Amino acid sequence: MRKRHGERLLFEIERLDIAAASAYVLTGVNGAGKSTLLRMLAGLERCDACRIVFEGRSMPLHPYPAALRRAIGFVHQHPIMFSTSVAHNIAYGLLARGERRQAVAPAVEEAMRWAGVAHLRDTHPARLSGGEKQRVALARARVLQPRLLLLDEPTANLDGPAREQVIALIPTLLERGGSVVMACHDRDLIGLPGIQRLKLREGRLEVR
Ligand SMILES: Nc1ncnc2c1ncn2[C@@H]1O[C@H](COP(=O)(O)OP(=O)(O)OP(=O)(O)O)[C@@H](O)[C@H]1O
Repeated sequence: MRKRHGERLLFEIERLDIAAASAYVLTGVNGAGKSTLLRMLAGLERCDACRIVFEGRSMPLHPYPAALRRAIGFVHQHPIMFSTSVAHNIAYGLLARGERRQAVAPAVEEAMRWAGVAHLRDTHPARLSGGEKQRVALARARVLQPRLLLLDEPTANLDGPAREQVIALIPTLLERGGSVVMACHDRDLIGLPGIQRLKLREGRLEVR
């Protein structure tokens, strides 16, 4: 994967292996390209030279393959929500995918319970705290059962119990066999047991 901004080479990564049911943290100084790398994997930013092998099939990252759109989820640092309710925001992706309403309702219930936001089901997203919003965003991504979930600084701007609640959810994201890659600076996330470390440094990816 290579990314340039004009003359500036942001990074050139020869190889990155992401295994099933595995968690990774992606660290690096401000501006190293962590968000850019996640956004490229999610198809939100164009890659200059990228190939991906997904379930044994080699494919380009641009144009972004439909198989990856279904398999990869992305949670923004500042999640944007529809001005409806928490429950509708979580249901939306499943409904857009054409899932039957009878199947969507229990999946949304389960996701809300998992994230500890069931009591907020009818709340307008504008009324959520930062921590609640991040947990709703995680539930909204998890309900789609992605093979790979990309999290961009999931605890940025959170502190106290709100931050701890989000950190506690992260290991449970792996329970269904999917994988997680998180860009972060949070030492408690970086120190989670079993997590593998990736570091962007001077345009190269170090696997630790
Ligand atoms: N459109 C653009 N044109 C030029 N440079 C850009 C553009 N978009 C991003 N950059 C630069 O690319 C670099 C990587 O940004 P990115 O947000 O990926 O870094 P990061 O490692 O996630 O940083 P942080 O830890 O601060 O979130 C930054 O120096 C940024 O200014």
